[in-house]
Amino acid sequence: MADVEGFCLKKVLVVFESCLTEKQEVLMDPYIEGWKGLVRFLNSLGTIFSFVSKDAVTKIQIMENFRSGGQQEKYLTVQSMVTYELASGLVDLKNRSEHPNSGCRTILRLHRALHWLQLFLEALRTSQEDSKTSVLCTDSYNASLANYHPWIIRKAATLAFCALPTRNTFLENMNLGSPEEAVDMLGEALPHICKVYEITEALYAKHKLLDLP
Ligand SMILES: CCCCCCCC/C=C\CCCCCCCC(=O)N[C@@H](COP(=O)(O)O)[C@H](O)/C=C/CCCCCCCCCCCCC
Repeated sequence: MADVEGFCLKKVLVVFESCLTEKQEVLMDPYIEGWKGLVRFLNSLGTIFSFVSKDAVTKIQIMENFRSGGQQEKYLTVQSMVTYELASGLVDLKNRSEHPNSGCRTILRLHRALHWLQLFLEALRTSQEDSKTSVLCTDSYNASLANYHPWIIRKAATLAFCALPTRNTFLENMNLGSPEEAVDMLGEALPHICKVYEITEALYAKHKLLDLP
């Protein structure tokens, strides 16, 4: 496994806690920041995951551009983005054509990946010491993101998962202390990730945005 010295996953996971406002809205900046931290960790797992991190970086970049562009205040939260893009006709609802990279469809892709992350971290947290990380990752992927990916991506992803280190090495590389301490930290962080996921899911369901092309 590549060197992950200086990297602390706790900081990354805690960022998701700061995504939620008092009104239970999802702030875009910490959401993007959380994904950037996860991609840093992913890059440390080796070049075999480059195709995944490239796609995540492209999506992060799209959202960063919205946050620094002329309509940046409309992208302050996921809620304000949905309201703005729908009211302005900026979302391709049926086919990807005029607005191929809307904020709504880009966040939807990251949102689906957040579901995978949630399942994977929960599996890591609750699994036995001798469980295979590759199996935990494949199962979490098949129960979430894989449903939206074509065969070739599913194949590449499941092949890459075989390169994942053992559960304890993986937990140690998260720099959260011993594997037991890492498991405790996951238990603390996961509810915040779940909450962000649930709020976004309910928002997208309400606006019928869960199948954006
Ligand atoms: C305690 C451990 C922490 C785990 C840290 C995991 C770090 C994960 C970091 C990033 C996750 C990747 C996010 C991937 C976003 C994928 C979005 C997506 O579905 N894109 C596809 C659809 O996009 P459009 O074509 O519609 O624009 C796109 O086709 C995908 C291409 C690349 C392949 C994506 C495979 C996803 C596998 C996710 C598992 C990552 C493996 C991590 C291993 C720990």
